[in-house]
Amino acid sequence: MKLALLGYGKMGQIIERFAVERGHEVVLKINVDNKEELTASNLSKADVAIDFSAPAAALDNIYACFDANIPVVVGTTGWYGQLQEVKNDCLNGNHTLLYGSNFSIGVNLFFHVNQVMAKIMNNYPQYDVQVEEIHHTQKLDAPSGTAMTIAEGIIDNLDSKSEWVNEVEGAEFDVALKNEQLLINSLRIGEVPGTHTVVYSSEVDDIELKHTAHSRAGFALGAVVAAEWVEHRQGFYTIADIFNFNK
Ligand SMILES: NC(=O)C1=CN([C@@H]2O[C@H](COP(=O)(O)OP(=O)(O)OC[C@H]3O[C@@H](n4cnc5c(N)ncnc54)[C@H](OP(=O)(O)O)[C@@H]3O)[C@@H](O)[C@H]2O)C=CC1
Ligand SMILES: O=C(O)C1=N[C@H](C(=O)O)C[C@H](O)C1
Repeated sequence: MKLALLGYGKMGQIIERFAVERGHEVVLKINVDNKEELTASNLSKADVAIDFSAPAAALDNIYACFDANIPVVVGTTGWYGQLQEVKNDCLNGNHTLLYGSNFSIGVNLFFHVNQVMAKIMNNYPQYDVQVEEIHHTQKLDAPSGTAMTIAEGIIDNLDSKSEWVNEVEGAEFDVALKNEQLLINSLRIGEVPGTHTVVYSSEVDDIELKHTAHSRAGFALGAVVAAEWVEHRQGFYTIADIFNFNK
């Protein structure tokens, strides 16, 4: 498979290593300093594009792939406010897009366990729940896309929660939480690749579900596997479509 990497930073460089290991060829690498090379002609040299750029860049990159009519795997987070519009345009234009807030198999297992646990906890109202995410200090968006997915998994399954609110550690936060609000606490520390924790707390104990990425390798391998999966498909997909944990 020929790949175009839109965003060649921390993730793009690791994705390249896994792609080459799996016998693929990277034919285009785009960063800020060569954005002018993001043309339909150049993109058409690739079978699939993989976008790990920046929240402000994702939409332009996605629509460039639609215009070039090549499938795009989107790992970039921080653009999900436009998700429904992008989905409509993808389906109406017979394009192909697969997105995921987190491409590691461990986090996708965690997403599934999180949903099952939230449903069970409807029977135990003595517990309240919060989400915490920790990332490196270079991260541009908060909360993480992964934390948003976790929070949505809780809201969809736990009757007592209907919306999430974000507190970035160190930033001003004088909101009095309502019972129906789910707090996502964001911390930015050093070079942390990504740690996510769901805590159910009662007066007598805490129950913690935790995922700790040791490096970016799981994210990068998952992105390459997603590109392999989506190469000959058409439509709008999420990383969850690749895994089936209900066996
Ligand atoms: N879904 C998942 O599993 C994961 C998602 N992510 C997400 O991926 C994104 C990138 O993360 P990461 O690689 O760590 O970030 P980096 O900042 O290390 O890399 C991003 C790269 O994108 C480039 N870039 C910025 N704007 C544009 C643009 N308009 N067109 C093309 N390239 C551009 C930057 O170029 P330059 O260097 O020139 O500024 C930079 O090299 C983030 O949104 C992050 O949340 C990260 C890990 C896993
Ligand atoms: O910016 C990062 O590094 C990461 N971002 C993703 C997110 O926003 O969830 C995935 C992973 O946690 C690393």
